[in-house]
Amino acid sequence: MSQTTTTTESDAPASGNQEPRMIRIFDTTLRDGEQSPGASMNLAEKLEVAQLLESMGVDIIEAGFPIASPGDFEAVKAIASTIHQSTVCGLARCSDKDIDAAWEAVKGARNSRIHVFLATSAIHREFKLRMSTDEIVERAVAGVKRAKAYCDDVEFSPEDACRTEHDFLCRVVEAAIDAGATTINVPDTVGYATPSEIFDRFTMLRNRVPNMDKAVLSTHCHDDLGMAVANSMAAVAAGAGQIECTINGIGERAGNAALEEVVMAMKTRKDFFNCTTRIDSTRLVPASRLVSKTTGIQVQRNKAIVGRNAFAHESGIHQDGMLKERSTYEIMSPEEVGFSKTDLVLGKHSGRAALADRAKTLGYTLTAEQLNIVFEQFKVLADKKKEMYDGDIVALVQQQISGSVEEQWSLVDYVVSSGKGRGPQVELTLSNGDEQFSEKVEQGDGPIDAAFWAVEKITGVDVVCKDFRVRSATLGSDAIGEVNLEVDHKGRTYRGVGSSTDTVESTILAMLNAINRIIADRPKS
Ligand SMILES: CC(=O)SCCNC(=O)CCNC(=O)[C@H](O)C(C)(C)COP(=O)(O)OP(=O)(O)OC[C@H]1O[C@@H](n2cnc3c(N)ncnc32)[C@H](O)[C@@H]1OP(=O)(O)O
Ligand SMILES: CC(C)C(=O)C(=O)O
Repeated sequence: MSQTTTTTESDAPASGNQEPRMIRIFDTTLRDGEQSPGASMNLAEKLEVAQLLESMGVDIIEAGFPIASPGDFEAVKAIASTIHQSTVCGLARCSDKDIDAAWEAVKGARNSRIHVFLATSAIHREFKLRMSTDEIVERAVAGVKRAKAYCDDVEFSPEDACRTEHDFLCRVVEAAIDAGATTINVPDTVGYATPSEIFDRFTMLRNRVPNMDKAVLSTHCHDDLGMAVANSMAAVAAGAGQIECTINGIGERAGNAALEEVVMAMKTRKDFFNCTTRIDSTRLVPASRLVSKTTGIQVQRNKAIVGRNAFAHESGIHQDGMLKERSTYEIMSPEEVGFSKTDLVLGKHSGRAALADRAKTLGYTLTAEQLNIVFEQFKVLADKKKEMYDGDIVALVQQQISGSVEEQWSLVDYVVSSGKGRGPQVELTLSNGDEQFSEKVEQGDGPIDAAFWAVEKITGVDVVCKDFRVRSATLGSDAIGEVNLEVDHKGRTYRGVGSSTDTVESTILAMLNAINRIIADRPKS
């Protein structure tokens, strides 16, 4: 016979002057989470997830619904024999064969729990179960008693509790506790309730069910209206001592309350909830990544706590604030949840402070003047690209540093066309001082070759190309192409660098960079 903690330390309502209440985290990633379409996990994957859940401090792992399939049964059994710290729980309907299978599967665990459920709402009673209220109470009591004969730790869930009439819900809950249930879970099965309704319902149960203090009150919220986490926290504020949740919030339909969000809500707003958990929050990101990899369900970038953008700042005003004092825009630290650091993402909304900071990290200290020039080019490039990578910054800064020769010739505009069976055509306009010069060139092996000819024709500087390299300076399909070239002019070698999201433009810029060097090298008359 196994036991989990049965103290009721978590049942008292939150109060500013009391010790923080310990809230039990009941993870159902492997049961309700696996009910997400397409999220099925094999035995090895479930074991890996269970081990991670245990190592991060989850109190109860709902490992599966053993009657569902032989595979589910074997997985729960294997988890039960592997997990030693967390309680291992198996789900069962109020039916003998379900409860027997659940016990067979979880009995090998050091701490086992059987979770029996039966819907109580009028809709479920009438249309799904086709049972009267008396039959529901009878079946619930019989289910809890059968489970209790196997295991001290029995959880009972009146499914669809949040749409159940108050009087009837109180009646079922009281009967289930009398029959031996040690945890009463009050699910918002269809994600219909609002936070204030949840608060009132939990308060009502605490006030009206006479034996409520003999069981831990638990919350299990679905996210159909996007309120699962808010509802779970409202339940905690009303005295719930256990939260049922899943990693990344996966689960039936729109999913369940996300474990990482409820844990961090309690940690970050301890001042408000006065609650704590046993979860090692630095494992939240690794857990999120493992579950995402295992189920194939990607985490949205803006997902709270574990999404890629959760600690990423792109706006200049925010980045400036962050560089001055991180608490201006961060209420948690990325390290606290398992990210290595805050990400100041450079993009079209960034400002000089963040650009200078990144350049410095990349090894370049820019003068105020250089920074202004790079910043202008950065904004032009950022308008073309979705994201700026370090390579983009290096390319821009290098161009500024190596391009600090006086610019005689600069690019105004170009139009290029080429195609199968058609020679390349380049129309190029360059400026020199206040004047502009245009040429149309229809020669060369391709558009890049034609661009070379056009630059030579306008500037009147003949060069022989000795080396020409294009490399992707950045990642992504909108990456910068950097052209590095070496040209020979009258027996001397000159280098040119140009970068743009368009390779022809990079080539023209690199050519002009080399030609401006050649001109700068000429003896002044
Ligand atoms: C809110 C929740 O998330 S509950 C958990 C939901 N998860 C799952 O259903 C996943 C696993 N389920 C399964 O593999 C299958 O549904 C099984 C093996 C459990 C049952 O399969 P079947 O025997 O073919 O039944 P089926 O799924 O078609 O219908 C469910 C039956 O259980 C009954 N039932 C539903 N809930 C309960 C309950 N808590 N206690 C007793 N009976 C119940 C239904 O009334 C229905 O009975 P009926 O066939 O007499 O009308
Ligand atoms: C089995 C119960 C707890 C459930 O998953 C629900 O009601 O959503």
